[in-house]
Amino acid sequence: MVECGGGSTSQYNMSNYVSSKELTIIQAPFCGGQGKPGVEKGPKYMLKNGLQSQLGDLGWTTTVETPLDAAELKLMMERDEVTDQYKRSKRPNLVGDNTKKIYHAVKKTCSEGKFALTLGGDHSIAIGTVSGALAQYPDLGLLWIDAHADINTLESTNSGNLHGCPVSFLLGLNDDCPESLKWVPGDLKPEKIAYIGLRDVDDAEKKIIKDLGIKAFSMYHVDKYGINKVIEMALQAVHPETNGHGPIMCSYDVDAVDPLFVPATGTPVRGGLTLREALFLVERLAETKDLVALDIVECNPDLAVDDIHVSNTISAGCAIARCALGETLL
Ligand SMILES: NC(=[NH2+])NCCC[C@H](N)C(=O)O
Ligand SMILES: [Mn+2]
Ligand SMILES: [Mn+2]
Repeated sequence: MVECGGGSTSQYNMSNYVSSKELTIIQAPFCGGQGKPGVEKGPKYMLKNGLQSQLGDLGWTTTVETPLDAAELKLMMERDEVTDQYKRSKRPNLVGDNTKKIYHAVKKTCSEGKFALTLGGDHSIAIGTVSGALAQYPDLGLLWIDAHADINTLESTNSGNLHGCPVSFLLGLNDDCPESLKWVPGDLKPEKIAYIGLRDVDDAEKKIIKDLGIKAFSMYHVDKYGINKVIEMALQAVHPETNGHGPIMCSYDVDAVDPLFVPATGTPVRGGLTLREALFLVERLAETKDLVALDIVECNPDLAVDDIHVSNTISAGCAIARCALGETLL
């Protein structure tokens, strides 16, 4: 059956969870979860591109929050490079302290009945964002949109980059971890996650996904079933008892999108989502009215070869936010 929008715009103004089109943009200019400087510039670039007023045009009242201290972060990145290590992981204390601040910002936003839009930063920030949303919505379903699974543990990571590990922390798979990461509740259930867009998953990660029975839709599945069907299956997977309905958070790594459209990112992998698939995905989530929080991570303007690469990447990031917040459904 083909669904179409209702006559009035107000139909899409109502969310099942967010009380009054209010949202907080949480800036998370954090790069300590990986080694390439520049990803901390994501929030600034997206805001400079006009994101706040664009969301205002869609009827959202927005406030901007900055829970991290950029100057302090810069100092710590330099200082902690060598001393801040645990097992194979790099900068666990920096990641632990900063994700905790992000956690409190997202938790507060959600508890006020507002939509939490977090702009990264690298993907390690999702340790904070997802934990924050989960504190308010215990039956939260998490859609992880990414070329990568980001489910390495402190034991399994080859790179030592914690942006490759946030899901393992959310699931509580790192019992033995530094004090600074012990705040993470780690109470997300494996059956509440679905991946979309995977195409570069480490062997150890494949084993974890298989052992825990996590639903993973790779690019193979996107090609085989089409993006619409994949989204339906993902929603069903995380909310099976309520026919796919229930609070949803989307943690969107822009490297899920093909580097043809999003070139300025730290770990690009060819063969990704087309720009339309990438936007349809969030348009469909907006249509469910169940979306309560969104992360947009891994835009790194410093990795662009020219200005077109910067503007393609940043405008794709902003378009993902707008589509998730109702732009194309009006
Ligand atoms: N958020 C990302 N871009 N993650 C890339 C992770 C790559 C690799 N699996 C690692 O553990 O290092
Ligand atoms: Mn990725
Ligand atoms: Mn990622």
